[in-house]
Amino acid sequence: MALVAARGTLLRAGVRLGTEAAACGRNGTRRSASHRVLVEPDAAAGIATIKFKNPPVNSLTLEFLTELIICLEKLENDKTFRGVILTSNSPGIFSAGLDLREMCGKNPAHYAEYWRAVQELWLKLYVSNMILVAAINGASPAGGCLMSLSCDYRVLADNPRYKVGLNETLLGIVAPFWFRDTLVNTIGHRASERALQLGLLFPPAEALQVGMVDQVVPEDQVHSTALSVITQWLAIPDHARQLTKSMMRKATTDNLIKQREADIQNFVSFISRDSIQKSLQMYIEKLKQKKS
Ligand SMILES: CCCCCCCC/C=C\C/C=C/C(=O)SCCNC(=O)CCNC(=O)[C@H](O)C(C)(C)COP(=O)(O)OP(=O)(O)OC[C@H]1O[C@@H](n2cnc3c(N)ncnc32)[C@H](O)[C@@H]1OP(=O)(O)O
Repeated sequence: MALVAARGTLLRAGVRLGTEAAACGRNGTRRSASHRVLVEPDAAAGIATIKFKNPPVNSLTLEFLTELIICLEKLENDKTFRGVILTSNSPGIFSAGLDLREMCGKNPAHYAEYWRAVQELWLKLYVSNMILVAAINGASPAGGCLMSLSCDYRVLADNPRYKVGLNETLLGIVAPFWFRDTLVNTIGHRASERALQLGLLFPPAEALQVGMVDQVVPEDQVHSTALSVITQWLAIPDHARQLTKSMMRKATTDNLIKQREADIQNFVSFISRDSIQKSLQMYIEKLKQKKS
């Protein structure tokens, strides 16, 4: 069902399914037919590396979200792969989070389609049967941070510019309840309350201290560390690990699933407000001015 909806979006976006599907092939060579998601499969190891490639900042546009969702679904259904590393093809930026332009100046139907895709990506990541490790090789605010929080383990490159956190309040918007729940499940209630209200973006040492990430390593060791973590996790029998993961996380995803349509309606009416549109436009303007 979700795959069908996502494919509908891709077709509307003009992406050819035949070539996109090839991006998740498993014969050990890099397939890059998908525009925005590179997959490097290592079938012998049972591991695939997904590299985000949506310049300039890997923001989660509808097309990028859709390609990611389809890619994850294909890997999930291919029993060859038991572990996935998520990383950026452009070191320096892991992901700038939700694409601000998808949430600005569009119509309610677009906002609804966009939000459904954001929900879908989170659902795919949070209760994936695969072992997911985020190799965070760049800045990762808001939706970018959510992707890594949805993994099983996070390795962050030790660079003070690579901040992670849910900074929504700084944009004048509110992290939805399932972003909050994902954070609370990771760092606990009190730390989340402070981080969410203040929109904190944590540099590596603080991110490690508060538990937003599991390890901070030199930049050139992020991928190798992620690989060695995944190798350790692969030693655990899948059925036992998967049932345990489900036991820990399913209540959180069920909570969204049971009110998914209401959550979409909330998002559409919230994001359509004039005051919210103005805040987002001002934020985009601020990003532009930072450059000049
Ligand atoms: C009552 C309850 C109701 C509930 C309703 C729920 C509503 C909640 C809604 C949404 C949740 C939102 C989640 C999000 O993820 S919002 C996005 C948050 N992201 C950010 O704040 C990141 C902003 N970007 C940056 O900080 C920086 O760009 C950077 C650190 C990622 C990279 O810095 P740098 O390398 O210096 O690049 P530039 O800043 O120069 O940017 C280049 C280029 O990219 C554009 N850009 C940056 N971020 C985004 C983005 N998120 N979306 C779209 N475009 C982005 C930037 O504007 C520049 O563009 P250009 O000027 O045209 O070149």
